[in-house]
Amino acid sequence: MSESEVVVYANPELLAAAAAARLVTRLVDLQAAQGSASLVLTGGSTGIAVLDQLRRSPARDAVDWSRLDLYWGDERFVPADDDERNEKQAREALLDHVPVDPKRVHAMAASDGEFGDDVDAAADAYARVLAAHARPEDHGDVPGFDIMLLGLGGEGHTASVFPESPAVYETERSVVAVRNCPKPPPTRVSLTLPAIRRAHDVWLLTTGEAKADAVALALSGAGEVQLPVAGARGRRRTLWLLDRAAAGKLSHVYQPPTA
Ligand SMILES: O=C1O[C@H](COP(=O)(O)O)[C@@H](O)[C@H](O)[C@H]1O
Repeated sequence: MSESEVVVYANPELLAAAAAARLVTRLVDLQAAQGSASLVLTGGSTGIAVLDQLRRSPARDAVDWSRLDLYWGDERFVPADDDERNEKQAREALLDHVPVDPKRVHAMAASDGEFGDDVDAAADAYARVLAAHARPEDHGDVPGFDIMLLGLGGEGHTASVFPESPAVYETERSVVAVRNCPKPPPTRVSLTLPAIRRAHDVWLLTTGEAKADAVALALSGAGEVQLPVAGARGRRRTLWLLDRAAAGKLSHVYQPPTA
């Protein structure tokens, strides 16, 4: 697994714009090198702000959206038209505005979808989607995602893997149903930490003082049971993209001047 790298931006707006630019560059490079790319999206304020910035950027047209496989790291198990749904927010922020191939947009089921309110069936179905897209070189049932975007909570959750919850102890399954989440909505579907660690690059995006303790603990060797985000690592790269407030409890990282 890769060591963590940290980049701090002066404010949340700069972080979102710079992460969007970084995403364009990386996706274009990947498509040039291997023909297509895969990207795992996150919910949460910072992840959606990055997609919003991407939509506004003229450089977005450099990406061949038709040759991009899109997945989600977690989903709130609510009806498809619920504003809380990560997929709905991502579509409104970006996906409805770029020519993605619908067959390559791999969303998790909604609670009014084909599995009804059976969240276990929804999780199992997504595990099958991942397995169907894994290649021989991935050595398992999860694709080697090129880039995975993740957010985090102040208590240390990432995707929908919460501290001390059953999901954080999962070692076999790639996707699990999550119930009784401390953060609403309470029922979710999430990739597990072993599935997250199949990604080549993991980018952890967060802003705000409320995340500063979790960031500092994760970067100082906290255990993943108490702080799941500490277990989110990419095989090639683990990149933390923070604003000054989220990085406020880190010493020895470069802090940019206030913009
Ligand atoms: O509920 C969720 O929250 C986290 C973080 O969200 P934020 O708004 O505090 O940045 C996110 O990573 C996750 O995907 C989402 O479902």
